[in-house]
Amino acid sequence: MKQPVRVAVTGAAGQIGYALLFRIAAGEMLGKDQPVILQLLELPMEKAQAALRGVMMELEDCAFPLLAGMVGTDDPEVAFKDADVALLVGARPRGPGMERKDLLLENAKIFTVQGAALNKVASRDVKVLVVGNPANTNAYIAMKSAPDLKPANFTAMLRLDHNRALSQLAVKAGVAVGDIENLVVWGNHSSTMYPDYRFATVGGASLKDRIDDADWNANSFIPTVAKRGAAIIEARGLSSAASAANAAIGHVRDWVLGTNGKWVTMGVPSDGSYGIPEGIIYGVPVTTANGTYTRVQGLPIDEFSRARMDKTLAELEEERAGVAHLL
Ligand SMILES: NC(=O)C1=CN([C@@H]2O[C@H](COP(=O)(O)OP(=O)(O)OC[C@H]3O[C@@H](n4cnc5c(N)ncnc54)[C@H](O)[C@@H]3O)[C@@H](O)[C@H]2O)C=CC1
Ligand SMILES: O=C([O-])CC(=O)C(=O)O
Repeated sequence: MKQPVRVAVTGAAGQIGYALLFRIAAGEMLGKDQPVILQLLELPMEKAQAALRGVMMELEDCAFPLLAGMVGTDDPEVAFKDADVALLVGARPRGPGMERKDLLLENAKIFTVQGAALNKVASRDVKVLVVGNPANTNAYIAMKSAPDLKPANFTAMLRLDHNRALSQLAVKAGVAVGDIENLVVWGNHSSTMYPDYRFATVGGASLKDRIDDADWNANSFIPTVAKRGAAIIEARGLSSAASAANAAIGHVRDWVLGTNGKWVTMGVPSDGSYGIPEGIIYGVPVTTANGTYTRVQGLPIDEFSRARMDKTLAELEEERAGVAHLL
């Protein structure tokens, strides 16, 4: 039997938490042979703590063989103690008519506190995924608040955007979603993101050549993916939860277990490539192996792409300036 992995989840009693924890405990994130200890954080309010107790009772009632232990707490230093993986989900979601960056100041302070707590008590190799919005800038805040941890271990979730783009492409081209490779969503998890299918292939052949529709790309594909979160809020009255949880599981699973050369999109601190200033948390294509990710480098960036990549960068720089006083 393997040693249990400690997985911290914040906002554990929220809607994403409810769609996420049971799948982690079932082994869908770290493997069907990997025991886990769930370390669950919720707000220090009776309603949130009661809801968390209820979720933990349900986890118990599933009798998951891989669930080796559980901690429920309102103290980030308890939740993050020795954590190997930290999923930072807890934050306010947006409602109809809002942009994700409208949450910035309200949610930012959560990530200074949690970054500092991770810095103090988490495993020195903790893999952090920020889901709470605005995810890229919150990941930046957490990274800057944890100076003793490796910046590369702070990531933001663009996997939901990547998955959304895959599904749109599959429908348009009449191909199986699982057969599409080499897709990327550049930049911010916001309406400025740039889903880029120029390199995508199916069975080794170019998907862009197969679709061959610049008008669809600019006026349907890109805006549909970029505005999908808002469309879900409009339809459900609540933001995406099951698909967000699914994306978080995919992000961490691939980071830990590897992609076998397949590209996935992760929001990671820039190394300066593609003209993105170092440190900005930006969606890029990566492959993963042995618990580390490697950027796909050297892709050609045409004028159309440059303009979109610069626009989403400008928004991230604006968000960073907006939280500079907290760091
Ligand atoms: N990156 C992405 O692709 C996506 C991000 N999101 C974001 O994820 C976040 C969570 O969404 P939902 O689960 O739907 O929201 P929710 O409101 O259902 O749950 C959030 C939970 O976090 C808790 N919480 C708030 N502050 C906390 C703190 N400081 N420490 C611990 N727990 C705290 C709340 O009590 C609540 O139970 C939102 O910011 C949402 O916008 C949602 C979908 C996709
Ligand atoms: O749109 C939102 O606010 C929730 C989210 O991040 C998404 O569904 O992509």
